[in-house]
Amino acid sequence: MSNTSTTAGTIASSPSDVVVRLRGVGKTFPGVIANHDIDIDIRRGTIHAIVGENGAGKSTLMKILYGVQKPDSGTIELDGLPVSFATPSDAIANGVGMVFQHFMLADNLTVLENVVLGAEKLHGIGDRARRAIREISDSYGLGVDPDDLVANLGVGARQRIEILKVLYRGARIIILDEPTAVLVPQEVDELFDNLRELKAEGLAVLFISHKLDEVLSVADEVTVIRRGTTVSTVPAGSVTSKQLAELMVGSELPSPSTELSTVTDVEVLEVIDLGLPDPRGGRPLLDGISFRIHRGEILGIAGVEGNGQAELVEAIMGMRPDATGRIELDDGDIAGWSTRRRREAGIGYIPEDRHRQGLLLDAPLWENRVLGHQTREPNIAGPLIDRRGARADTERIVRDYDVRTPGIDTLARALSGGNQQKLIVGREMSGEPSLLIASHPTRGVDVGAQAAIWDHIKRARREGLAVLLISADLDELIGLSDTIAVLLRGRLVGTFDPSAVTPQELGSAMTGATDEEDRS
Ligand SMILES: Nc1ncnc2c1ncn2[C@@H]1O[C@H](COP(=O)(O)OP(=O)(O)OP(=O)(O)O)[C@@H](O)[C@H]1O
Repeated sequence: MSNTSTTAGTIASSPSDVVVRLRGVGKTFPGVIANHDIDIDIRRGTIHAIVGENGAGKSTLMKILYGVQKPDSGTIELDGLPVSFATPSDAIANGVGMVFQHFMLADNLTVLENVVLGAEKLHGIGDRARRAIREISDSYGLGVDPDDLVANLGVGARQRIEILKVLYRGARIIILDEPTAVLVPQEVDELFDNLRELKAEGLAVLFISHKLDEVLSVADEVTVIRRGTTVSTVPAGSVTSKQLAELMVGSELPSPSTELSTVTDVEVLEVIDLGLPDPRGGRPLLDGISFRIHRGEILGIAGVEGNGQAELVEAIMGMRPDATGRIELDDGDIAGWSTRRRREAGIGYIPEDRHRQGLLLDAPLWENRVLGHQTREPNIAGPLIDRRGARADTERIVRDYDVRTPGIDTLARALSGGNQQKLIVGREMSGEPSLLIASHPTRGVDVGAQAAIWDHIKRARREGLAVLLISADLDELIGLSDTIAVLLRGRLVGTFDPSAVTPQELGSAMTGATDEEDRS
């Protein structure tokens, strides 16, 4: 098979052609059957979605198809011929490409340099490569300029470069892992237009998503995975998102309940004129940020990733010593306090990056329960760690938050992404915090678990919890928040009433496309 960028365009497109056929695919990890008896047909010229609960086995299956994991059983055929991939390079050489959720681009390089890195043999590193990139960008409507510096590009553009990278390497089957999780609605629409272009050119697009409405709007076929195996593949036009969710869990889901406001006038957090200089001398990372959150109130922060959300959270948590301004918790200025003291004062913290800040991946779940909470009950008895107390409370979290795991001695690394997240949320909600700083609390969790986490947060809010909610999921922001503020280039640029705003309006404010000052 050729590795040139034009391969895709020459494929004879017939919607009934099966390009990938998986039969009886299985994969077992110690103590866990991640996949068994997987049967899927992927047709060329179609968009095929994979849905399923956290831990159902979606990522494992994609990793098998991309050569990252080796299956224990079953067969994979490409165009009717059996294949076996020992590494991703094998998969790429056979026309299978993957776009991961965390982009792997070097900021300080141009688009061209990023694309040709590791693929210099195809079209060199100069004008021939530049022409090939332009050609691919034009034929799929990607709007990518090879000479742009990646550092200057937003999330949507970076994703298009990742897609271009796999096309450049000759991919005819493109796997995307939760591609919309980091995008605003306008970017989601653009991505879906791009995916439709790929399909029109005869490629097969395979993507994992937890957002069932999106799945139904763009996919041709949807495969549901439950407890490691394929339960059905249905045409997207033949099901509702509720029916899909029920296929995922194997039973009927309860309907969400509506909530009355629980906002009080007792202030929990007041941030006054918070600022953070850019260490490289550019525009401040945070500038003049002021807001209040009361008992029983959720303040949602909307924004395109990279507009100061991470810095805002880190400043409030005491991880940015150069932050200026005041941060008052229950009337006391905590601006000079350590992170640990802030946590002890009653702040729960769900970090954005669960691998870097939320978990010790090589420690068992119960030790992760203690992490960051080692000075508080039920984890201590006198000056010592109370193993029994910590273990019992980990069992409670596993039960209450439905963390799917063989046991609390399992290493955090072995949990699926969504189940890792449930463990962190459970830990940070324990000990009755007065303030919860929640960065993307349900990113990567399935619809059922998302509803359960929302219920936990709402219940705690009724009992007086104040929440600062940062999320890229606008439905989550609108559904949970009492007020939504938009963060753009380090400044709060407007506040919105969630009961009156649409995701499109929020998306426009987030990208600076409107100049509304205050709509609440
Ligand atoms: N490297 C590993 N070692 C041990 N167990 C693993 C490993 N990778 C995955 N598993 C287990 O395999 C099962 C399937 O996990 P997988 O990541 O494929 O699920 P998923 O459907 O992608 O979930 P999520 O939606 O939460 O990302 C889970 O029980 C998980 O704990």
